[in-house]
Amino acid sequence: MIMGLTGGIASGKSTVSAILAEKGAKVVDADAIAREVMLPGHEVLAAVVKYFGEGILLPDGTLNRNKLGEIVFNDPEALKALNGMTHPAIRRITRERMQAFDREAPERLVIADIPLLYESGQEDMFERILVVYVPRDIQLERLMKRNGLTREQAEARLDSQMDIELKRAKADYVINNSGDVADTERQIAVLWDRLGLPC
Ligand SMILES: CC(C)(COP(=O)(O)OP(=O)(O)OC[C@H]1O[C@@H](n2cnc3c(N)ncnc32)[C@H](O)[C@@H]1O)[C@@H](O)C(=O)NCCC(=O)NCCS
Ligand SMILES: Nc1ncnc2c1ncn2[C@@H]1O[C@H](COP(=O)(O)OP(=O)(O)OP(=O)(O)O)[C@@H](O)[C@H]1O
Repeated sequence: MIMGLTGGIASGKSTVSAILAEKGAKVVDADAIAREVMLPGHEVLAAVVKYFGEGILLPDGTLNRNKLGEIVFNDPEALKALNGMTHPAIRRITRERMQAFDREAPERLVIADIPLLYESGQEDMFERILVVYVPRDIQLERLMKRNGLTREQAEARLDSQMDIELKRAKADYVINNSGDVADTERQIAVLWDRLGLPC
């Protein structure tokens, strides 16, 4: 069984994916793939550097993620250009890996953890979609704490994504991650049983 997993930035997608992996799910992480295609030598990074200039690279030739983030999360046109250069490769690799996992073991749950699943129009790729939800204020607090961002920087990132309330409304299943992790684990256990997955 393949299931799309999404949410908002810092809503807890990685936290929930890790708990599902502990229970036996195979997880394809689109954020990790996005990092792979932005490594030195990859044609995607070359295209991004051609567009944004060498100034987005660190002296060792790797991507200055904070610098590119500051540019694109404050400039919708720049973000659109970055997405156009990165999303086709991320989507292709994500699809290849999740279909390979599903072929290997169709009885297992395959999770495609895709932060921009709805924004990038990938919902038709999944029969079932799980949204990891937290209210915006908790999302902001956790993002600021984890990334050391100001409120303005955190809000700019949130505002570049679909409203998490809309994602919750569109979901087939919702994990409310606004409590402690133990509460999230309990909700995942209930969902795992509801899906009839092997313990
Ligand atoms: C802009 C970049 C360099 C910022 O890097 P940084 O290390 O600060 O963030 P990281 O990559 O860990 O992403 C953290 C979160 O930011 C959000 N985010 C990332 N890219 C985008 C985007 N294009 N639009 C909206 N939100 C985004 C997601 O919620 C993601 O989980 C990086 O996010 C990037 O290359 N983004 C473009 C590729 C992409 O769209 N990735 C999302 C995969 S679905
Ligand atoms: N239930 C929780 N209670 C408290 N803190 C949490 C909880 N779940 C996640 N966190 C923390 O909130 C932050 C965001 O969680 P996580 O990285 O799992 O979100 P994410 O959706 O994967 O983020 P991103 O969109 O950046 O990939 C992390 O610092 C994590 O440790």
